[in-house]
Amino acid sequence: MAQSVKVRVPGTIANCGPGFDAVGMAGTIYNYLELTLTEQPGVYIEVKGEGSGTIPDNEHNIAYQAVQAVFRKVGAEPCGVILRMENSIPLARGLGSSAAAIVAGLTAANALTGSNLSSEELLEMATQIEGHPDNVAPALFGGATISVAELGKVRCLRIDPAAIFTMVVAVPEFGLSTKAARQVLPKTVPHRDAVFNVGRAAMLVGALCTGNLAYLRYVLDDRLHQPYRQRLIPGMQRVFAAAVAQGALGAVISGAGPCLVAFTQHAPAAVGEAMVHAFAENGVKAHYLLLDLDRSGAQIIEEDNT
Ligand SMILES: Nc1ncnc2c1ncn2[C@@H]1O[C@H](COP(=O)(O)OP(=O)(O)OP(=O)(O)O)[C@@H](O)[C@H]1O
Ligand SMILES: N[C@@H](CCO)C(=O)O
Repeated sequence: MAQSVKVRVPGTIANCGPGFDAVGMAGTIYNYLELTLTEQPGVYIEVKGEGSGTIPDNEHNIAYQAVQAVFRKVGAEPCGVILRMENSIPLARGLGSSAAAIVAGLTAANALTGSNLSSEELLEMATQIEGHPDNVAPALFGGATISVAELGKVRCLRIDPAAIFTMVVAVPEFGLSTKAARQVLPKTVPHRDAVFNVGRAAMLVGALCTGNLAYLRYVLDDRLHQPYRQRLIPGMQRVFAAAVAQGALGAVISGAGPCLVAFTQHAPAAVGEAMVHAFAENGVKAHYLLLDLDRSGAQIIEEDNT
């Protein structure tokens, strides 16, 4: 049995506009987690990169909690663990940092305990910890995913979009926790708003499957979360408009925000610069990232059996 394993997990763009809590895509930005089992009990956590100095280095760490969830599920003997993380995914920005941490912990612990859990079981455990499946599914499987959850069961369909595009992510300097961004959502929505989203979410998936990305121009709008979150993200509509003016197919909130992401097949750098400029005009400092679709999901990149 391996004593140490290192995994790589992508960041994610959840919701993708109308697919609230269901649709997600993996992007080419990665966190790395090395898990080592020790005979001496206890937990040692080291964080480099994003979240260094703020991510808990004790039992409150969600990657550690994910590791423990696997140990409990497979009945592994209690032992000590060392977690070493190198993070590139910014925290609380809407790029799935918590999902990546959970998926990394689950994947690493599953590998170290004999890979007894299926990817479906890992998805269900990840969803239970995260609360919704739309980030954890693409973090696990890569590509674009559509997930539905009910009574603890999670069904996920992974698709490889039939066209190439770039996700231009404008990353504001301020953070926004998913918890806070969910608190502004209403408990109920008008029926017409639900209808508005159903058609667009369906056409979004159809556009990705067929590669007919021109349809993205009509389907990225949303009435279930973006209008309510707009007040938390100064200049949101102007940033969307700036991206489209530079040729992007459309733009949405990434996950729970505050990152905004534009989908484009042309001039991604110009789109990114326009988005950052529009944020600046609204008093928000930001930078941009150019992400491709990650098609691999969580990967074990090193195993040490000595
Ligand atoms: N590598 C990590 N290890 C442990 N905990 C982490 C790690 N990365 C993020 N977290 C925890 O997750 C929190 C951020 O999660 P949150 O759901 O608010 O935002 P997000 O996952 O970055 O964005 P979104 O869910 O909108 O995509 C951090 O404050 C931290 O507590
Ligand atoms: N679907 C989630 C994604 C963030 O985790 C939300 O928008 O709250």
